[in-house]
Amino acid sequence: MQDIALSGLTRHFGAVPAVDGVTLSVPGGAFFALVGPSGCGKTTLLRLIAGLEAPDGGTIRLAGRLVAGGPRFIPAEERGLGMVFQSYALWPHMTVGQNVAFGLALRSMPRAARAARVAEALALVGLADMEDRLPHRLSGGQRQRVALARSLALRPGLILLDEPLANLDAHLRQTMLSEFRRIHREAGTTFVFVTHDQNEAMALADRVAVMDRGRIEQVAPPQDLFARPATPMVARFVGGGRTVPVDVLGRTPAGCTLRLQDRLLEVPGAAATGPGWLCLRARDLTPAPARDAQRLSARVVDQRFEAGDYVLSLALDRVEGVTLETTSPTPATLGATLDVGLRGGWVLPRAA
Ligand SMILES: Nc1ncnc2c1ncn2[C@@H]1O[C@H](COP(=O)(O)OP(=O)(O)OP(=O)(O)O)[C@@H](O)[C@H]1O
Repeated sequence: MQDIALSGLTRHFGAVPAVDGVTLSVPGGAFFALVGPSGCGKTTLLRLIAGLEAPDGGTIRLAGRLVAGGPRFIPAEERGLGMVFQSYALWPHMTVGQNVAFGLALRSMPRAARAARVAEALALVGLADMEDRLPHRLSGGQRQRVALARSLALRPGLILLDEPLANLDAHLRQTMLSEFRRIHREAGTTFVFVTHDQNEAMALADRVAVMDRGRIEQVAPPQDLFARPATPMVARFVGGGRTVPVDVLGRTPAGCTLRLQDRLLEVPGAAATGPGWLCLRARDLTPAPARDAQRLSARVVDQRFEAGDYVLSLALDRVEGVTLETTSPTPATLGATLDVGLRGGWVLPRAA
């Protein structure tokens, strides 16, 4: 179980700061996800940790050992970590067993010990009976497991995974999510993975770092990213959130009092008096009885049927350019004005 400590880590490509002063610690044994919009720098950050890129500045420590920083640069193969890529990179002419043993062979391990390691790793990923198969006779999910077994066989303290589930269809991906959780638990190794799919990150990881433009916006357990986004970017990126400009009038023990559509609302949050963002997701809103004090007035601009409910797109009255969503068991009339109740949300300060 290796912990990772990054300090002031920077990597430019020409004028582009792909990773821009990242300071981050990942505890040993964590299942840690890096997420963010395309081009935010998550793959570059993973490659820096791996030793496939050298930083321009800052330091990387793995289990306390300085592997990059100043003149020091320990190459990937000497960092004692495993890597799993979305391409799997299996040797087509080698059996499953030989593929898994390949890394061990390089370490010139005695034959019997190597065979035991291969068997152990294949059992861990649920492929104990497939040792003699060739990769082309495996499903995508099974190939993915072989790639993981190849890393696990080395018993590294840290495994880095680049979009590990990206090549699987939706059904298989669902199965592999729970398999990955089980394998992580049983292996007791630190897993750090990059994904563009935030649902995947939330389902797998116990901590998630959200990146934007080379910087870390927030590091938190998935539940906290949802309930208490630290920045407007996180509020918008996670769970299809929307941000509505509001005036924060004051603090209450439960959060903030704010004004929106000439109504006074009380919403959890920690913003000071002044301009604020009200961060909302579909589940924070509900078609409400008209007398509900915590309500907003909105016009139905679109609706779709999804997973047994109607998802309504709502344009808030007197707020330009913000469309919110809520779910309703019954359809609404397009163009109709509705009162929607506020059942949650989070308030952040807004730069004036
Ligand atoms: N080898 C490279 N040469 C030049 N620019 C690069 C290189 N690798 C990455 N970049 C740039 O650095 C920035 C971050 O790229 P990176 O691949 O780390 O982002 P990402 O978050 O993983 O994106 P995606 O989700 O699209 O894979 C981008 O602007 C990208 O164009």
